[in-house]
Amino acid sequence: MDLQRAGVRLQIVLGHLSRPSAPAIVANPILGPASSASCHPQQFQYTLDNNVLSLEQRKFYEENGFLVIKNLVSDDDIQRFRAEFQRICRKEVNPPGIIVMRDVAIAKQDYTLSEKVVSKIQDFQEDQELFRYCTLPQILKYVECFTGPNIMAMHTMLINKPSDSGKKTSRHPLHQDLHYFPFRPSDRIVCAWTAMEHIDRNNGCLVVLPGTHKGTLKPHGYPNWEGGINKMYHGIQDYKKDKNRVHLVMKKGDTVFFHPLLIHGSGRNRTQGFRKAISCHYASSECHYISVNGTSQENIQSEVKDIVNRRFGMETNITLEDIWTFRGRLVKGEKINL
Ligand SMILES: CCCCCCCCCC(=O)SCCNC(=O)CCNC(=O)[C@H](O)C(C)(C)COP(=O)(O)OP(=O)(O)OC[C@H]1O[C@@H](n2cnc3c(N)ncnc32)[C@H](O)[C@@H]1OP(=O)(O)O
Ligand SMILES: Nc1ncnc2c1ncn2[C@@H]1O[C@H](COP(=O)(O)OP(=O)(O)OP(=O)(O)O)[C@@H](O)[C@H]1O
Ligand SMILES: O=C(O)CCC(=O)C(=O)O
Ligand SMILES: [Fe+2]
Ligand SMILES: [Mg+2]
Repeated sequence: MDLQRAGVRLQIVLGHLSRPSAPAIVANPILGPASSASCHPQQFQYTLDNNVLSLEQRKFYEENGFLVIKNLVSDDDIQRFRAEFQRICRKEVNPPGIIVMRDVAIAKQDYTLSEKVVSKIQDFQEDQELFRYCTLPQILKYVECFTGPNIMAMHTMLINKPSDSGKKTSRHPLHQDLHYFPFRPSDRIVCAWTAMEHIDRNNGCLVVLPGTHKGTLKPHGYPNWEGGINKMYHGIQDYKKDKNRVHLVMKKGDTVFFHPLLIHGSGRNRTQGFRKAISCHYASSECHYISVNGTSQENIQSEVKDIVNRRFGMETNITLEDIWTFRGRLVKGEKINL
């Protein structure tokens, strides 16, 4: 077998998405490994060959479906994101496409413009200052280990988890992010989530079920929570309480990278303050759109379409694919399918 064919075969084994014509960045079995972390490429499915992750980090992600990198984003950058978030809450800037969401516990009350009523902003891809987060080289360096070199920022959020009102609506039920995504393959999608302050169980840290990224996408729906549930906060319906949950305690600037099938959520915020995190979901531009008709994702598809139609004030023929195509932004490499 010639070298190029050997490379292509390995790419298939790895689930790597590069086209045969593109140079293969995989360990070459004849010339030796590309890096110390890639001695046994065939055993890896969720990470690509690279010289960024240590073998230990790589194995951790493969086994657990997440990886925390400490101190990845500087205090200065976090301060800038915080300041821009406040400007958006005060409506001093209003970037196109942005969604500002209030907690369901106060959604029907009078409110003033301040960060004290905003639980989350989404779709900040047109806000230069916040979108800088998605392009930080130290984040993209890690993202590439999961997506490969052609990287799209598909979904952006700044979460400002409010102090719980007593109704436990500040919780985010356990879910898999892939439920929201009409593109595949899932192994070439990753979320980067950065703590904007110290986050632990008191203010509602991320909770993960390690290893669940090896399973399949589960059906999601609204949990039957007495106090109410935020719009589109679907949860896994057959959640078993005895599953081994891990609470991720993170310092300001620490960043967790996680697989879109990893089951995760967050607990209630018992403090008086707001708990802030900024995140971006990335995908390889070589991923492709799928139709979710006839799948468990149909329910979220119709909710998303309803919201879009409400925003336009009429029924539209806009598809889920159109919505994602419209929001996705290339941050590195070449735009291919998405
Ligand atoms: C595009 C696909 C999204 C991809 C997600 C990627 C994976 C990440 C996983 C998640 O983050 S899951 C949670 C994602 N959540 C969202 O995407 C919700 C985004 N938020 C919105 O679309 C709007 O904020 C919302 C429709 C909830 C409110 O719209 P408006 O800003 O126009 O608020 P308005 O004050 O006009 O309220 C309209 C109605 O919504 C209600 N409402 C407002 N905030 C709410 C809330 N937080 N929960 C439930 N209902 C809410 C409000 O009471 C009111 O009800 P009524 O019509 O019955 O009067
Ligand atoms: N009984 C439950 N059923 C389903 N999901 C739950 C249940 N309790 C908590 N969760 C979910 O588990 C995740 C972590 O919650 P966690 O237990 O850390 O927070 P909490 O219940 O708010 O606070 P605490 O347990 O510290 O009192 C969240 O996604 C939360 O929504
Ligand atoms: O910040 C959190 O509470 C988790 C949010 C989350 O998992 C999501 O929005 O998909
Ligand atoms: Fe999530
Ligand atoms: Mg609990």
